[in-house]
Amino acid sequence: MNAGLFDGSSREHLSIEDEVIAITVDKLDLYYGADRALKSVSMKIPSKRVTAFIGPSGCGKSTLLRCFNRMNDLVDNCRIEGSINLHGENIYAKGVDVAELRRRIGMVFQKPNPFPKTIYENVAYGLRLQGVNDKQVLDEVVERSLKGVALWDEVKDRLQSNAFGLSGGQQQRLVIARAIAIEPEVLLLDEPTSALDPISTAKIEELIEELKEQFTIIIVTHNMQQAARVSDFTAYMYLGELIEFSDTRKLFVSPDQKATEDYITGRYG
Ligand SMILES: Nc1ncnc2c1ncn2[C@@H]1O[C@H](COP(=O)(O)OP(=O)(O)OP(=O)(O)O)[C@@H](O)[C@H]1O
Repeated sequence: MNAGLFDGSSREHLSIEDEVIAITVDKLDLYYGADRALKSVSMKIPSKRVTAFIGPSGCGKSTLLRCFNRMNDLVDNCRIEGSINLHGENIYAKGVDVAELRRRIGMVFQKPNPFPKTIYENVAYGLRLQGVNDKQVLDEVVERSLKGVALWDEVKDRLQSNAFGLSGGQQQRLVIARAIAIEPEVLLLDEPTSALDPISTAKIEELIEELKEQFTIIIVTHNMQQAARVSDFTAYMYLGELIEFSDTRKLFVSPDQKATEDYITGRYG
């Protein structure tokens, strides 16, 4: 038992069986050369919920996350077997438009990575790539996206300033605004707060809670308290295997697997 980590006692109990499923992972194996980094991983990711991936360093959390928008395609010697379906379509099928897939599945990294452009152009970037140049449309999307990440009031008077002038926490919210501006279906967050101070972290966590009304969110975090705070479902991974996947409350309060309990109570390692 580890009720201490989980203070969301008022949160509803969820069952994956009752959820609309956004992504289905089926017997996924991933190899880096001869090394098998993911081992027959199967899981269902619910739509418009927050799913957290936790587990010790090197267990494959980021590797699995990167499979969802085929970022691993960019890694030499990386090979996958099995399938990943996004709303029923295999994203690894022949002929899939990877650029379009990445439009539908946005990603935010550990270190904020704004482009060397103005705040406005960072948010407008994805739309401009799609050929949208109508100023009124762009203005509306920029404002809506910046409001969506609670950054509008802080930057509305300096939209034409360089994004590098923002603080780290503001930059991370800007990057999330850039990701949501093109209305993806899924947002992948790879340790989005690990480079941030506690106040910025709290802001991003609040934001995640709000964004899940619109987007399916998957977050990799090495911070178990964060997983307990922000996620609805949690996957515990170890050495490339999915050990347990369940409602976050259950996983933290009464996990089925002894290995999960050892990890969340700090007895691992
Ligand atoms: N590009 C790569 N080439 C070869 N091996 C890799 C590559 N990326 C990751 N790996 C290996 O795959 C395994 C899983 O790594 P991954 O980064 O997915 O783990 P993680 O759980 O996200 O770890 P961390 O919490 O430390 O970020 C590790 O053994 C790692 O060394």
